[in-house]
Amino acid sequence: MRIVDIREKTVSIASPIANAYIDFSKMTCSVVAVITDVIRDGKPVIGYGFNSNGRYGQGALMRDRFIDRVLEADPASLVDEANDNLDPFAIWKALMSNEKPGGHGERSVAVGTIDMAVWDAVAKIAGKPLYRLLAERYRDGQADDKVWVYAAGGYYYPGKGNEKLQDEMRSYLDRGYDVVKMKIGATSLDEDLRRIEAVLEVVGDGRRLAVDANGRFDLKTAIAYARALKPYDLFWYEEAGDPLDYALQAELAEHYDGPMATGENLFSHQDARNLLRHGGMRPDRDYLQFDCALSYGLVEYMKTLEVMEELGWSSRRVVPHGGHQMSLNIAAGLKLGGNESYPDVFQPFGGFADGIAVENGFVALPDIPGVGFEAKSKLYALMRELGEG
Ligand SMILES: O=C([O-])CC(=O)C(=O)O
Ligand SMILES: [Mg+2]
Repeated sequence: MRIVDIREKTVSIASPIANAYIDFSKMTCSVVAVITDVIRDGKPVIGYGFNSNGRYGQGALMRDRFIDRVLEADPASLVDEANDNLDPFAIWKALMSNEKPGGHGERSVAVGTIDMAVWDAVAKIAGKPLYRLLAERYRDGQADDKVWVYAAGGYYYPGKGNEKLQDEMRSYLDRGYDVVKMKIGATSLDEDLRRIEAVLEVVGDGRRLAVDANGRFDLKTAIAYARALKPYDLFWYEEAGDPLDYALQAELAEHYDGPMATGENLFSHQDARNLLRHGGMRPDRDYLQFDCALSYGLVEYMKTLEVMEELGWSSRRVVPHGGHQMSLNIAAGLKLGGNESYPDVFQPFGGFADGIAVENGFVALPDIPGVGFEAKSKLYALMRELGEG
């Protein structure tokens, strides 16, 4: 059993949307295919992955060093004999050979994307949905049969007034979501409060609305927003300041009792540990948003979950960033608290399996081997072109 090829391509996920920090007019994403010599249903098993969104494609890093490390490794060293499968931990070790500690960043995205494709292949070789394989191997065998998801959107958009914002949020509720998220921080506080109030008219209750500042604020602005947001009793206040400014996050907690969320721009279990040690995050109410595709993949995510446990955090406090099916599998299989969803943006990567509707804020997963990409036809068409083309 061996990996015979790893292919990658960069695709555009450009759109006119903007958050408080960046616009997405030139946003790209890497897609990866891991081609094996294992035959299932008469065809070689191919695992697929992509790098979530927001950090651009990482094809150059993959081509420069990561792909060859796997292809040049002794194939026998990458096999999990006990399970008669590929060994994602050994493959991860090969990917990370000759990499110094620290230096997290774009490297963690390149590795995370390949790791996603490896796990897709492993679950396909085992003939099971990934969430079931994860629950069987690493938990009590019981995966959650549905996952809580919230609808993320509410971007700044040229010419988009509050009525359009309200229409967007209404359409998420119509599609079965219970909680929605909108961007803040790209305009004045007063203007953002008008936008928030417009959305609250639609969702009815602050507990159904999360806001995301995408790391835009200095401490003074973060606190000014905290004071203004407090009366709304929001679902969460996300990424107020720079993702690595743990002192800011800790100080902000002194000024904001409500739930806060951060972590999408942390890239390793060491980063996560620093956040939990120094960021003043509160295990009884705050949320962690680590995204495996941006942070060295699921092999690393398991270390992050161990760090959380050591520091007194339940895995149910994690609601990953990225709105992808990989995190949905991890949420169901390793018992996280939920997952982000992009019902409309970042297509065809956003959203989950075709034909599985969100109901009362929960979504089920398809019962097919792997991550489930084959059940999302527009995404699979793009992946298949890379893997089989
Ligand atoms: O706008 C983005 O970069 C995405 C983001 O922060 C989120 O989904 O939480
Ligand atoms: Mg965010």
